[in-house]
Amino acid sequence: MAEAVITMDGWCTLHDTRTFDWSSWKMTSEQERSEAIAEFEQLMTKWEQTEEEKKGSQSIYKVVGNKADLLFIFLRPSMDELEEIKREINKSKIGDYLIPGYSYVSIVEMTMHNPMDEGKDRVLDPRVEARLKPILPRWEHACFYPMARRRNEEANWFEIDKAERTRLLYDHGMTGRKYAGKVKEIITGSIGLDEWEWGVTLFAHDPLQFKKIVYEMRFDEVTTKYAEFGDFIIGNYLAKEAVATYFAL
Ligand code: VOV
Repeated sequence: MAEAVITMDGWCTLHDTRTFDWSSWKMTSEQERSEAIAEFEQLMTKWEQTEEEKKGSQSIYKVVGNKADLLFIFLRPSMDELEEIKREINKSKIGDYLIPGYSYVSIVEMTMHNPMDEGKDRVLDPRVEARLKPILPRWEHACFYPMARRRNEEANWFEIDKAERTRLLYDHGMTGRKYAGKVKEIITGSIGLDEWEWGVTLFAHDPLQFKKIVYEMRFDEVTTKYAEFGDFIIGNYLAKEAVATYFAL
C-alpha cells in the first residue's frame, strides 16, 4: 500500500462566484444604488482590517468570460468565518443583486514532498507560515481551476510509491520555478471538502503567463500521466477604489 504524504494545512478558502443582476440594478433608484455601493465599500474596509491583523485575506476579480461576473476569494482561519462572510454579503443591499454561482471550498495546503526540505522542521520556518496563511497578491489577474490526480488502472497517483510522487512533484516544482516573478500560485486541498482534489489559484501581471505555465506543465510527467482538470475561470483584479466605477451606470 502506498504511503500517504503528510500535509501542512493553513487557512480555509472560499472561491465564490456571483452573477450580477444588472437588469434589476438598472431599475433601482440612484440613491439606493449609491447606498448599496457605500455599504459594500464598508464591508470591504472591514475585510481589509482583518487582513491587516493577519487574520485572513481576500480579493475580488471581474470575471472575463460568462461563467460569472465576480469572483471573490476569501481566506480565513475557520470555515465558520467563511460562512459568516457569505451570509454578510447575502444580507447586504448589493447582495440582492449578487446571484450565487459556482463556489469552491478548500484549505491551503503544502505537502512534505520536497526532497530539499527533508529533515527540516517546516512548521517553524516563517516562509512556510507565510505560504499557509498567504496574503493574496494584488496582481492584475487571477486564474482559478480545480484539479484531481488520476485514479485509473493504468495511472493511479494514490497507488505509486511516495518516492516516485516526490520525484514527479520535484520536476513539477522546477518548471514552476521558471515562472518566479511572473506567476504566483496558491494550492488548496479539497479532498473531503469539494468535488475535485485541489484548487489551483494563480496570479499574474500578464494573463498570457497563465497560458504559458499551464501549457508547459502539461509536458511534466506528473501532469501528463496523472492530472485531470476542471473548468478554468479568469478574472481581473477589482480594487476597492474601483468598486463605485464598476457598478456605475
Ligand atoms: C507558479 C509555479 C509553481 C511552483 C513553483 C509549484 C511548486 C510546487 C511544489 C514544490 C509542490 C510540492 C510541494 C508542496 O508544496 O506541496 C507543488 C504541489 C502541487 N502543485 Fe505546484 N507549483 C506551481 C504551479 C502549479 C500549477 C500551475 C499547478 C496546476 C497543474 C498544471 O499542470 O497546470 C500546480 C498544481 C500543484 C498541485 C495539485 C500540487 C499538490 C500535489 C500533490 O499531489 O500533493 N502547481 N507545487
